[in-house]
Amino acid sequence: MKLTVDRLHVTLDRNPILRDVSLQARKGDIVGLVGPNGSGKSTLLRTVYRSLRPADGVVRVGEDDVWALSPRTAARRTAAVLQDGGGNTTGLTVTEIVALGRAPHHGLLGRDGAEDHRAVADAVDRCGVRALADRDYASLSGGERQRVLLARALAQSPQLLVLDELTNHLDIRARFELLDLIRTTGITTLAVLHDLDLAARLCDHLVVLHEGTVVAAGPVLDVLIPRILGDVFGVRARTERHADGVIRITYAADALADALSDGETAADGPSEHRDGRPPVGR
Ligand SMILES: Nc1ncnc2c1ncn2[C@@H]1O[C@H](COP(=O)(O)OP(=O)(O)OP(=O)(O)O)[C@@H](O)[C@H]1O
Repeated sequence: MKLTVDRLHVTLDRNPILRDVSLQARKGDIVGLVGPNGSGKSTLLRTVYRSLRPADGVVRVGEDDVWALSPRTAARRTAAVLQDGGGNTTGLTVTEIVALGRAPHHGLLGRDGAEDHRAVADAVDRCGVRALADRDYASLSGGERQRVLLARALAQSPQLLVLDELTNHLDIRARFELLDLIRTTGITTLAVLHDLDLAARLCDHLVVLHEGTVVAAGPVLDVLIPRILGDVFGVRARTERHADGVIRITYAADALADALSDGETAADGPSEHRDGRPPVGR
């Protein structure tokens, strides 16, 4: 399902946190949300998965305003993997945690059926946590927990996946495995990523948030240009597609961009390679 965020304004404790934020993800797109600490990424995710009501603007999953849907219908459409983990997980095994993802699909009796068992088993296998299935969730390492939380989200059979720093506990191989897994699901995904190289590898499009507003949006090579890397992230760097097809960011030896003078661009050289797709965001 497509995701449309239209002119969103979010206020927390009377402070404007997001201002006039718009973005779109087409069905099956993976859109990366990047920006410095405190730029509003998590706040935007919370608004998208309906845990935070905006002061103004609308979030549509498919054609529907998420606040016009029942919580249950909204939960069938959108699954989130968040930084603060799994909610109340006391005493639960890995399988029980993953099975929680089926809750929005249960009937009034709340019993698991064959389809629920299938969805849980499939998610456990895809996320590589079969060997942990009977372990107490609390006993797992940070990286193992993240895999389990992704399995819970996939068991939910969502049409939109919202990920907040999914890879931050993962070793390098596990990062690549998880990125591959997300790609193969085909689920529309909005993912906050601090690692710009990973964002460039995973995402079809990026949206850059800075001080609560969208300052750039579009294909990776159009967005991670020296000016944005310098002005928003404060680093001197350039982004290129290498001969193997992978987009990589090269940071200058003196990577801190504080010394940039007016008109100077961080790390010389052109970086844009347009792929002809329409930009997202506004
Ligand atoms: N309840 C609140 N009241 C006032 N300000 C808040 C509240 N919650 C968050 N903020 C502020 O909103 C801003 C955006 O926070 P948010 O967590 O969305 O940023 P972020 O981009 O996800 O940051 P990070 O990369 O550090 O995780 C921050 O300046 C934060 O201090």
